[in-house]
Amino acid sequence: MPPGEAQVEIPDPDVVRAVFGSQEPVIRAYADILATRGIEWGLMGPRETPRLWERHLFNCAAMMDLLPHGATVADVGSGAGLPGLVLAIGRPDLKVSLIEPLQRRVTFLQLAVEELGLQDRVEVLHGRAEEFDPGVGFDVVTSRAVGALTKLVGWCLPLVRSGTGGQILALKGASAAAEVEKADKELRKARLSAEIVSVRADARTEPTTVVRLRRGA
Ligand SMILES: C[S@@+](CC[C@H](N)C(=O)[O-])C[C@H]1O[C@@H](n2cnc3c(N)ncnc32)[C@H](O)[C@@H]1O
Repeated sequence: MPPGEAQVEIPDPDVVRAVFGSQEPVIRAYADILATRGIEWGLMGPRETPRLWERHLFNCAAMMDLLPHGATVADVGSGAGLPGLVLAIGRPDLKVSLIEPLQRRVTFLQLAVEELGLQDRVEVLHGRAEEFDPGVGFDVVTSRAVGALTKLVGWCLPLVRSGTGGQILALKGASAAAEVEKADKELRKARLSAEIVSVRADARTEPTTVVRLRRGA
């Protein structure tokens, strides 16, 4: 399907307003970028646009309430900016670093950050998560559709600041419980406690499941 013919989901405006409040114009601008350049550059399949809001934007926004006020956030394997850009848009109190190893995706993210006017508090880091020296570390490390928990623990944990309060939030959907069980050895070794949380952006949007990992287990 040529990009121009892609059908874009039209979301309920009341829901968009309820979830994103005053940031509604910014999330709508990001949705446009995903549905145009995202498809042209091959970061989004044309089949994704009819479910862009429900499957991607609201799905990622469901994590928003799990993040502490003013947190520093690293989004590992950000791709086209999911969930990192959605969180940055919906929560203007956050400072967000988007970590992505593929150059094409990094360029896409840099353009999007600039066009959305987020450059004061969103940076794009080019590389694999395990290549970065996080310095003091991030309050929260997020990830969606990047790898199984068995691998994510090793990639994300070094990025989380030490001490209490630091956490990893992995958007997992239906596989959450099975993945936690499978990663039991890695979680014990890293002394991480796992909690499975069901969240939704709004009562009118689909629920999704997040695995929350915290130090000190
Ligand atoms: C399936 S895409 C998911 C993108 C986005 N998170 C989403 O939900 O649409 C996986 C992304 O993870 C990135 N990735 C894979 N291994 C990685 C690693 N070790 N560190 C950081 N990013 C990684 C890939 O380049 C790709 O952009």
